[in-house]
Amino acid sequence: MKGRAKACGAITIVNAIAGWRGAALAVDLHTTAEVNLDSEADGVMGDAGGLDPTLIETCVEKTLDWFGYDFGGGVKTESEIPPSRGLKSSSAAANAVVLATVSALGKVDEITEKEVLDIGVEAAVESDVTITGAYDDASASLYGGLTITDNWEREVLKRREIDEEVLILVPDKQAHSSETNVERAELLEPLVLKAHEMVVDGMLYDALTLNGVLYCATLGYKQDIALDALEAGAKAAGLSGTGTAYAGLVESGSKETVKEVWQEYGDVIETKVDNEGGIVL
Ligand SMILES: Nc1ncnc2c1ncn2[C@@H]1O[C@H](COP(=O)(O)OP(=O)(O)O)[C@@H](O)[C@H]1O
Ligand SMILES: O=C(O)C1=C[C@@H](OP(=O)(O)O)[C@@H](O)[C@H](O)C1
Repeated sequence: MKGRAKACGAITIVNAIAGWRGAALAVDLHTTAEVNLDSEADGVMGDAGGLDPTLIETCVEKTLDWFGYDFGGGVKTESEIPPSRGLKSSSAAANAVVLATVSALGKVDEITEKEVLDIGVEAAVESDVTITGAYDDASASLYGGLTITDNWEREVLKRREIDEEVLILVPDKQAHSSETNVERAELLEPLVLKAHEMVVDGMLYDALTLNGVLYCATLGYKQDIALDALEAGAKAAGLSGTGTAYAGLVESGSKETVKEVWQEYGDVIETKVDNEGGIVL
């Protein structure tokens, strides 16, 4: 029994670590998963391309448990999402693997998108790759577009299709979300919740930029990187997740200028919003 699926990376609009309310925007960077199941095999072996396979092995196991199967097998992921930069590589991997496992079982019509989402989030929590369950990241990765969430209730409050071009600055340095100084981030919780109110009210650009200012301040990242992008004409720019990546929303007329400014700091990915989300292949 074999299944394949893909899911999206995403950028942060509002980081939920302070306040447990978030918002994320899916981008056209994907993780693809292939799952092979064997009813006679014991255990699940994962190949995460050199990354810790615990998350994806847990995703297969939890999906099999959800349907009541005691199968074994293998799971392999391939990704164009730089890991541990705040680009939701963990959410994309979880969603792609759960979808691929469902497909391998031939059960695509017997599970809802929310049930797929919740299995992946549970696996991420159990695998210690998230602080709040990252429901914003996971829902954007699976549904596509913009998702605005309550991570405490694991509820999507709003979804919207968005048409934006995106630049992502990807420094070499990694930052593992689970190692974030949460107490420090929570110092500005009231202001982060204001940023969340802004995205709920449709102020996407201001929410992204304000969120970036707040988390650069508490997590110790450079404010200038985002300000340089804004000075070069970006509509919004800010830290993505717990970093180390920065994301900018740009018009085609200023994209090259912003890209040149950010190339002084590291590699820059040109992409766009993905409104399709995760799919079975
Ligand atoms: N392509 C992948 N395949 C399997 N697991 C992955 C993949 N990408 C990320 N992960 C898992 O997610 C972890 C990174 O999580 P995290 O630091 O939160 O990064 P991000 O900010 O990109 O979500 C990795 O250590 C690994 O366990
Ligand atoms: O672990 C978590 O609960 C979260 C991690 C952050 O994303 P990254 O994992 O991309 O840093 C953040 O943006 C998200 O709202 C919640």
